[in-house]
Amino acid sequence: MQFDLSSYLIYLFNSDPQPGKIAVVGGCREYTGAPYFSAISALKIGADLSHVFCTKDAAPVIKGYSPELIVHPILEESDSVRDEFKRSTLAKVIAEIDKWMERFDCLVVGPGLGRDPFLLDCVSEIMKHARESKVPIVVDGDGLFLVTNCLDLVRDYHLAVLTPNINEYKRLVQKVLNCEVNDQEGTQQLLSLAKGLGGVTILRKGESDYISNGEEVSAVNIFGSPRRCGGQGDILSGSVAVFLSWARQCAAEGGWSPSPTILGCISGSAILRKAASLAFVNKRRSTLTSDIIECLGQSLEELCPVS
Ligand SMILES: NC(=O)C1=CN([C@@H]2O[C@H](COP(=O)(O)OP(=O)(O)OC[C@H]3O[C@@H](n4cnc5c(N)ncnc54)[C@H](OP(=O)(O)O)[C@@H]3O)[C@@H](O)[C@H]2O)[C@@H](O)CC1
Ligand SMILES: Nc1ncnc2c1ncn2[C@@H]1O[C@H](COP(=O)(O)OP(=O)(O)OP(=O)(O)O)[C@@H](O)[C@H]1O
Ligand SMILES: [Mg+2]
Repeated sequence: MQFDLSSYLIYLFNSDPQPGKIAVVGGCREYTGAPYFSAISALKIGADLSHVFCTKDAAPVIKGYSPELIVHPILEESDSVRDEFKRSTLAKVIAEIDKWMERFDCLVVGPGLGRDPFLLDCVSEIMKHARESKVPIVVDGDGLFLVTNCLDLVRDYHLAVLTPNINEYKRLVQKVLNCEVNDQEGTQQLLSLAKGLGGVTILRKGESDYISNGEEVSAVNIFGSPRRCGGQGDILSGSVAVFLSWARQCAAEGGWSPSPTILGCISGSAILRKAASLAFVNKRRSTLTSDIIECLGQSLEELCPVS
């Protein structure tokens, strides 16, 4: 599909979107970097507030990385809650996040979430509440592990975006289409996958990023970086969340096609890939995710200069 990203970004910024509030649900004992990368990227790109909902032990670590993030230590893992308290704990988690839900413009579910069963039960409920409140959800990392095992969490939800990497995509294809990934028929298979989930938008990450909602397929192949350091997918999730919430505002004010979820994915992917290529110019083989985050501002400026 032909799409002029530059014209779209100029239109988008001229329409002066509200900055937006993003919430990342992720961060556990093992992983604190991933939710930080996602949430701080959302802020650097233009969100005015970025929240992180994580486990109690991850919270002080994430707060320590940045005073800019609002961190809620509300999630619990199985071994910290006795069986008889699980129901009441789940109710408390939901009550806590519900206080904020209506204020969020987008939720990112999964960066560094881990795979603890009780924690994932709580996150399933959070996703159901987000859906009821019509809050868009970007699902990445362990959020995709959860969704692949319970497809109904996103099925038919047009405000859901899945951002699978190569492994996560393989698991989704096996589960939804009952077959293996076929790169000869890559475009058709991506369309079928998105359609099979009832019109959810899928951003398949790789050397080029491919995006589909079951009706059309877009590709983003702006030159990125040959350096594969862990965490680039996390930047992408925060970036897509911000651009998706902005695209929704534009759609409400008259619009631009394609759909807001696709516009969010195209813009988010382009900004990340450009930032990765800028970071690689400076840092070469030692490029880290934090170097790419430092280049998000320059990337935005090069793709859409402030007039
Ligand atoms: N700095 C940070 O904090 C970063 C943290 N990150 C976070 O890491 C998490 C995983 O993301 P990833 O990208 O490594 O997942 P992916 O490529 O599917 O798996 C690779 C292989 O590992 C395995 N495996 C994974 N998790 C497992 C588990 N809990 N228990 C057992 N096996 C597990 C998996 O096995 P499989 O499930 O396929 O059998 C596959 O073979 C996710 O939360 C992400 O956000 C990243 O964003 C990077 C920066
Ligand atoms: N081979 C590649 N060449 C260039 N860019 C790539 C390549 N693979 C992935 N990317 C880009 O990096 C971004 C993150 O994709 P990646 O596959 O690394 O995600 P991930 O494994 O989920 O990352 P993370 O380590 O954060 O979990 C995507 O936007 C994609 O465009
Ligand atoms: Mg990932």
